[in-house]
Amino acid sequence: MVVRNQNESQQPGQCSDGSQGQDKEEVEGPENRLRILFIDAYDSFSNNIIALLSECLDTTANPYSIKSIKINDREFFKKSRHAFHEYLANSFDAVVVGPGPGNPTKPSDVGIIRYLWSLSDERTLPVLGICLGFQCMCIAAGAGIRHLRKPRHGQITEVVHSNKSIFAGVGEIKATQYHSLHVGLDHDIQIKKEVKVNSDLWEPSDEFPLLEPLAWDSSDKPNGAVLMAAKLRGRPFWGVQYHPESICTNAEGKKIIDNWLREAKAWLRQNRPKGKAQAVRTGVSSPTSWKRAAPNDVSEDQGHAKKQQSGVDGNGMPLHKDTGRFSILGLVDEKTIKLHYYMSERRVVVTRGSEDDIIMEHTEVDFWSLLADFKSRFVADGGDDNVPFWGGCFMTVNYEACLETIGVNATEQEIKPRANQLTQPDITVVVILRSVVIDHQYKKVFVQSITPGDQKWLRRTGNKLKESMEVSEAKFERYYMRDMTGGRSTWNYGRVSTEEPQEEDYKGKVRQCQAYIQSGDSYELCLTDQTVVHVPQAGNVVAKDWQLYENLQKQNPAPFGAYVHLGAKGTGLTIISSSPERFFNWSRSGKCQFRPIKGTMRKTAGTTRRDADEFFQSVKERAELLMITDLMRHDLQGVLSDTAGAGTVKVPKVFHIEEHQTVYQQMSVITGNLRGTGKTGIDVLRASLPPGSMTGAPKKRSCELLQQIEGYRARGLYSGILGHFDVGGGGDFSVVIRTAVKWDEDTTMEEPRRPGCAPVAMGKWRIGAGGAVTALSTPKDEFEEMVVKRNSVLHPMLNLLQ
Ligand SMILES: C=C(O[C@@H]1C=C(C(=O)O)C=C[C@H]1O)C(=O)O
Ligand SMILES: NC(=O)CC[C@H](N)C(=O)O
Repeated sequence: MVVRNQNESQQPGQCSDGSQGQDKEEVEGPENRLRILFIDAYDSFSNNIIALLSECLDTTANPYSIKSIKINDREFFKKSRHAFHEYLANSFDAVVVGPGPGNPTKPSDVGIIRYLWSLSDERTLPVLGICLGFQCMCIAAGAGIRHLRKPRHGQITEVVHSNKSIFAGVGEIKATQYHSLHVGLDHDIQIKKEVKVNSDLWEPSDEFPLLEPLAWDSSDKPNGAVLMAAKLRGRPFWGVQYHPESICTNAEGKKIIDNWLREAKAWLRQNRPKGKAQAVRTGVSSPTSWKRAAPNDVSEDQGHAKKQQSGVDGNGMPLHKDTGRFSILGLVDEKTIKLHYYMSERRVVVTRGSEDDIIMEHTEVDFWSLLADFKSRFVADGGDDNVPFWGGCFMTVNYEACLETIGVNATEQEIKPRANQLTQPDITVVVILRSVVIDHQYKKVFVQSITPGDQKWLRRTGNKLKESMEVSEAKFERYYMRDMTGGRSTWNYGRVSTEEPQEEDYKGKVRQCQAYIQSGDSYELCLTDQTVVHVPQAGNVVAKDWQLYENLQKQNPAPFGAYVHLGAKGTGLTIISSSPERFFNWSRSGKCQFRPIKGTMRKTAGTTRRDADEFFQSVKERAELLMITDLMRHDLQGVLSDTAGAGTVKVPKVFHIEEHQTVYQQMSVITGNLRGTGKTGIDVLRASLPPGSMTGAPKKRSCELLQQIEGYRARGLYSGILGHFDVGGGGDFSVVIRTAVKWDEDTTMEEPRRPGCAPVAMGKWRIGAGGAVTALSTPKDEFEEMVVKRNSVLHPMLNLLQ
């Protein structure tokens, strides 16, 4: 539920129609509030619509409230139309029906929306339908629903309109569309009869005299004329097919919200008897803290610090200044506390050191509440503000645990059992008391501990690091963690083999995705598959794995590189990652950002930045990113919309191109501010999983479809998130892509090739890869894109292994 309230104390201001304070008398609720119900069809743009409504309402004199309920709201879905009508009459003055996946003729896709159109005259109230909501309104008036020849997801076109009703005074509209279906009116312009005068466009068709067209889009020949907006005659119902709230719809396209509010209020003034019900309020609470400790910087080495640099150039400077400035090492030892969450039993196990040393265990817990509580007690201040991590927690969340947060849980029989599902946790949190942070830009090393009285370790580590640096006079160079590799630079890995996705199979899955997009069930689906590399586990496995990571960093440097080794019985896990994608980051002062990537261009010899600029001009690539950008705005709005942070959601960068070792990627930045909202970065994380760039839109339906298309195989850590949050209040998480993951318990014994020899322990590195499928994709290109991304990890591994 999302509620946005405005204080009654707000000063009267200018109304959207230019009149001073006149709206004051228009409002009907007992508190003189305009009470709006938003019906959410599980879309990934709903919160953007609510934010736009709030923005428009903020410029009027009236207090207001917006309440959001789902199409299958338990109160009404199973009960009756009558109960819903009662509820509307008692509690609301107007309704906005949102967009969503599926087909408006299918009861399960529209739920209670279908009750709306049969409101009695006395109870009727103004309605605005958007996309799916608009289609529902039109079929209630008898119109048909057709499939577009070419679906229009994330595409922006010019729309012609009547300049009347909710389009009065509106200029040239550039409208973002997200639909596969459209309304068939059998209007002359749709059945290719000549339309003699322009005004004929705005006359209802003979078949559907109640539906008055207000806007058309004829920009695409195969689709013909597509109805973009209409008004239901005799009722205060309006609707638009395009998405006024999208970041790429122009200001004129958004004006219809102001106009609808004006029309709705005018209608209420004339028709509505005084309302009776109370508006809804929400409260916000502030986090509390009890522990304070000061991190210590003991070693600052100007000019010669070195480490496993994550995406730095030959001079040790970050390749990606905005994101790749720091390397962070969290140290794990025999006292380290870890939290493991096992989704199947909702069990949290807290261990110290070895996994046998269980210090706490709970079942049936809500992991995220437990984490929020834990985090709120684990705070410190007084560290250097330029250092993003003072100590705190490292955390990984696998894709299945992300799905749990949005209620997508395939049944147990459907999920192909992961090896040792009960021993591999879905979420791992590691408490990091001692850490080393390297600032590549200013060439400083920070050795830190948040354990009081840890001076001895700080001194020893600082000295050891200084010693282990291979210093060349003026340069910032690499150094190796000698104790891990034992100084070896080549290893014999023995026999190595791979299992890879098959081209025809993958292309078939791309086609399945496109069938769902064609039917209106999804706008974009991020299809993925898995490659497994079998590697013998002999000798100093940790040192060998470290070297795989070093080599990956050398051959495919990335700003969110990560090496993780959590060695323990059952939960032994190694991750080598070269992710280019930040999921979510928040600073200690509350500034936060998403940085989704969508759109991939392979680099070949001679590819230039100019080629990339040209490539990313394409409608397909832009549409892919636009959808995810709008989705992430929605995710962030969802947390901030009932707080003072609501107006802070911005998109400072969109369609921005980033260069990486093997690919160019297109990305955007979505920012907000948590300060003063009572919300934390963890609240946003929980509300925004799984990362939209790994699911597609709308998120929930797309995830359900992907589980089925991908054969219910768990994605595991791939597609999940990995990162840290610190005791000072900040955090940073990447999307787990371009990453290989190995669980100790996934190791199997294989028969020796030569008789008489001992069986070989084979470990499995799993590398996920995929890409966004839209109506404009081709199966061949999608397969190639998946292979390019996969190879950015697989090739550096095989180069060393074979
Ligand atoms: C799915 C992957 O990447 C995701 C999909 C992208 C795309 O569709 O262009 C780009 C970056 C990631 O968000 C992957 O790397 O495996
Ligand atoms: N954005 C939407 O509401 C989409 C509506 C419908 N599922 C379609 O594809 O046409």
